[in-house]
Amino acid sequence: MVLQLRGVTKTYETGDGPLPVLRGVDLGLNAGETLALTGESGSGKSTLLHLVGGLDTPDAGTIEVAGANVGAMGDEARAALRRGTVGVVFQQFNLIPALDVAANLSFQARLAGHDEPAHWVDLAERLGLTPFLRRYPEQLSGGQQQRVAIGRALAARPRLLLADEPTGNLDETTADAVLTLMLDLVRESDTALLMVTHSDRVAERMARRIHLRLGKVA
Ligand SMILES: Nc1ncnc2c1ncn2[C@@H]1O[C@H](COP(=O)(O)OP(=O)(O)OP(=O)(O)O)[C@@H](O)[C@H]1O
Repeated sequence: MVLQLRGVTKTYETGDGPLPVLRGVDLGLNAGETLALTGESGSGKSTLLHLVGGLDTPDAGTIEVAGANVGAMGDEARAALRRGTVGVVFQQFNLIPALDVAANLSFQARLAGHDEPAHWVDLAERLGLTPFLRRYPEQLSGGQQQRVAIGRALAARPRLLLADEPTGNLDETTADAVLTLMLDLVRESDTALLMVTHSDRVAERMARRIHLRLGKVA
C-alpha cells in the first residue's frame, strides 16, 4: 500500500478553544489507485492533505507513505518525502517565480533524483506547455500555471500525488481535458492519486470516492 492512515486525529487551537477537525480517519490507497476526497467546506480535506504531505503532524494515529511513518520522521526525512515520494498540486501553485517553466519542471525532477530531460519535455508537450517553456510563472494564466504545477509534480516521478482542486481554475472543457491527462499520466506511472474536489463531475472520474463528515470518513 502506498498510503495508509490509521486513527488519524487533528485538533486546531483557535481563539474560541479547541476545534477538532479529524476524529479518527482510516484510509488505504494502493499503487496506481485514484481516490476522490469530498466533504463540505471546512470538513478537513486540506488538513488531511497537509498531514499526508508532511506539512503538519497529526495529534494521534499513524500515516504511512510508501511504508514509512510520516509522523515519526524528522525534518530532513520529511523534506526528502516532499522532494521525491509525494508530489503536490495545491491551490496556490508555489511555482518558483525566478525560474521559467522549463526550469520549474527540470528543477523539481533533479531535486527528486530524476534528471531525465526527455521525461519532463514529454510531460510539457502533453500538457500543452511547450509554447511557454521560456516564460516565467507571472507571465502565465491561472490555468497554464495549474498545468505547470501538475507537470512539475509528475516530473519528480512521485509514488503518491496529492492534489487540491487541481482543475478548479479551468473552464469545464479544459478541466475535463487536463483531468483526463492527469489520470492517463498517473496510470502510466502507477502513481496513486488522492484528489480533493467539490465537483461530482471530477469525483466520478476517479476509481474510488470517500466523503469526510464530522471528522471521519463517512
Ligand atoms: N491552522 C489552523 N488553525 C486553526 N483552524 C484551522 C487551521 N487550518 C484550518 N482550520 C480550520 O479547520 C477546519 C478544516 O479546514 P480545512 O481547510 O481542512 O477544510 P476543507 O475541507 O479543506 O475546506 P474547503 O473545502 O473550504 O477548502 C476549518 O474549520 C478551518 O477553519
